[in-house]
Amino acid sequence: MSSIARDPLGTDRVPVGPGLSMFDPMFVGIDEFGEAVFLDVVYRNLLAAGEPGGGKSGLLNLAAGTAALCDNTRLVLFDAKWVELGPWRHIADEFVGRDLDHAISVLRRLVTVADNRYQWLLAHERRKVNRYDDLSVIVTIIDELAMYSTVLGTKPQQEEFESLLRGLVSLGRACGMPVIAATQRPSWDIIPASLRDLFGFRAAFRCTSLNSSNIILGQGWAEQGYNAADISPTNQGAAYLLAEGGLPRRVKAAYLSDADIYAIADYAAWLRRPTTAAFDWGMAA
Ligand SMILES: Nc1ncnc2c1ncn2[C@@H]1O[C@H](COP(=O)(O)OP(=O)(O)OP(=O)(O)O)[C@@H](O)[C@H]1O
Repeated sequence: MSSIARDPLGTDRVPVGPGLSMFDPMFVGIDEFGEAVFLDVVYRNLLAAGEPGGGKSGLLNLAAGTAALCDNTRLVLFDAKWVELGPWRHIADEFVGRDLDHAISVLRRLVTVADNRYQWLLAHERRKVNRYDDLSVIVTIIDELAMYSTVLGTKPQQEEFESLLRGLVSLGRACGMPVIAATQRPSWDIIPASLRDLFGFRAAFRCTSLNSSNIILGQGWAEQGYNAADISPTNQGAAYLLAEGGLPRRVKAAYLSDADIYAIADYAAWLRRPTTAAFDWGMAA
């Protein structure tokens, strides 16, 4: 399976609207040849990292917007700054702000759901869920990982957060629970290799050093020319995108303005409104 998928329709059309599924490739932007770039994010996870202002939140909002418009897809959001993912809070199952206890309890619940899904898979003699299962995709999006793992709360709480996150990131891939996370601190204490390597997709936005770029993409890529420190500070939204097993690819993420984000969030809330169709059609009795 191609890890950075082409448009399944064979054109440059971007699928939107009702009927869209998280099992469809997610549009993220264009590559240096102007080709549309899509990610099969549901069976992998996505990590975005780079210096402040590089465009990570833009990518996270793109993912949130896609998830918001997808059928049978639920959102769980962590945003210690409130405003980055805040526009989606009304349609999220959970929105976690600057509260590490809340973050831990939500992660515990997610890991329990993942465990239950594996029991379900075992009982059905399967190894992963697919679009035809009647299971929702639960997309967890975390903006600024470092706030939860190094800034808020106490050391034991931070360690518990990290270990639960590691559990979710490793379990979620096969059971329809992808994690999309961002950090502006690409350092080993925030993204140890053992956690980083659980993310099948990694996007290195502009970094301040070759070392930071390698921490995101993997040791040795910068020396081979894939160095996010070479991205111009004025080229926000540009990143090296690595899919496991592939070569990093230079991309420019699509960008949603604040007005776009709020408009999509409103539309998604309308799509997700509780339906009274059964009553409208006189079928309730
Ligand atoms: N894909 C993009 N195309 C064009 N401009 C972009 C793009 N992404 C981001 N920008 C510009 O860069 C600014 C900062 O982007 P963003 O908030 O996503 O960065 P960030 O890396 O998340 O920063 P921080 O770590 O401080 O949250 C945006 O306000 C926007 O003006």
